[in-house]
Amino acid sequence: MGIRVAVAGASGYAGGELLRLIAGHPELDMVAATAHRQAGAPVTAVHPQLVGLDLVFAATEPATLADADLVFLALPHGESAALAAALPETVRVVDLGADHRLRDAAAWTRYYGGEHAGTWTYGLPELPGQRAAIAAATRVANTGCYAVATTLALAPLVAAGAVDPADVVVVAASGTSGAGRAAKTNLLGSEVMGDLSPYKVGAHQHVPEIKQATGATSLSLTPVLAPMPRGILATVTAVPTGDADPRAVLARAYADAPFVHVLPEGAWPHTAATLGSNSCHLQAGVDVDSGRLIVVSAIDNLGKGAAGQAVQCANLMLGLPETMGLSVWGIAP
Ligand SMILES: NC(=O)C1=CN([C@@H]2O[C@H](COP(=O)(O)OP(=O)(O)OC[C@H]3O[C@@H](n4cnc5c(N)ncnc54)[C@H](OP(=O)(O)O)[C@@H]3O)[C@@H](O)[C@H]2O)C=CC1
Ligand SMILES: CC(=O)N[C@@H](CCC(=O)OP(=O)(O)O)C(=O)O
Repeated sequence: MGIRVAVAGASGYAGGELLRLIAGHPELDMVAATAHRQAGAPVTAVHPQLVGLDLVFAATEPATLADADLVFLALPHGESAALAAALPETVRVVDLGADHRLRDAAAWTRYYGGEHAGTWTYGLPELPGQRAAIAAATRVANTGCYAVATTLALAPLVAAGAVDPADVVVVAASGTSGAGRAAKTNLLGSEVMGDLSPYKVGAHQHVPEIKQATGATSLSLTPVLAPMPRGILATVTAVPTGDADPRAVLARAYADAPFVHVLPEGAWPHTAATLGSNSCHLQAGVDVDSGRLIVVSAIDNLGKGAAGQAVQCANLMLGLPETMGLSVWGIAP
């Protein structure tokens, strides 16, 4: 028997991707997969891609999860805190939701509503010092999907003093799985196919998370829903403060990061190249007219944006190689 793990919210999109990664992980053994409305259903009835995984969704109860060494929570916002508090301190927890990401309680209430549950170690290993912090933590708050794509593009430039932190603009397109399995109203194929539409304009919940993670002080984020199941392409622009080469700054920052790839000069990220992987692809340049620095970032929102990132954090928390059970390479076409 390897390390015992459980997934709460396993019937959702992020939960399904976690089950897939755990099933292929050499050291992790699944001891429970829980659901809400789907409790009692076979896993393969909800996730047919997991053919052969002979498990039935249990109800989401602390007693079902408490027996694991590590629990992944892939629940709607506001549902993680009470469940995590009911688990023994000895059980490590990675929360894929937003409940424990922000230090600013007022910002949490403004964007998510309700009372802030507290702040856990932020689950982005590529930030300076964060790999060691995650390895030492028993509770880790996994990143938001737009937040990880944007933060990986921006944080080294702010840290190097290469851009003005008070003038950052992000436009980011996401595949529909980013909204979760429960989202139906505007995601029916007939309405999404052949369409690009902005949403949460001027008030996206990942803005305070990105500011906290990067040190940006003013940031505009416009999300766009794209007619594809997976992937995020974030275009980040900022005003340079000097003549630092943005690509060189990023290449230095991620020289030892196994999942963050600064592409060869002239190659720009494609979401399709990251699908099924835990990778983030980056490229940087300068806008010849405005002089703004441009960084483009691509991830799989269910990979580096959610389940892959959660497994990377779990590997660190469990003392396993950071890359274990995760792919650097995407599937294509
Ligand atoms: N999708 C993505 O790309 C990303 C998602 N996340 C975060 O991960 C979490 C899960 O997201 P996602 O998988 O997309 O969402 P889904 O809507 O696809 O899945 C939600 C899961 O939570 C369960 N659930 C629903 N309501 C409750 C409840 N009241 N109590 C307990 N369980 C409940 C559902 O069970 P059932 O279906 O059986 O009712 C399902 O298993 C969210 O916090 C999300 O913000 C973070 C980054 C990216
Ligand atoms: C397409 C789409 O709707 N995407 C979601 C992303 C949700 C996500 O990343 O999760 P967290 O809220 O846990 O951070 C959104 O924009 O709200």
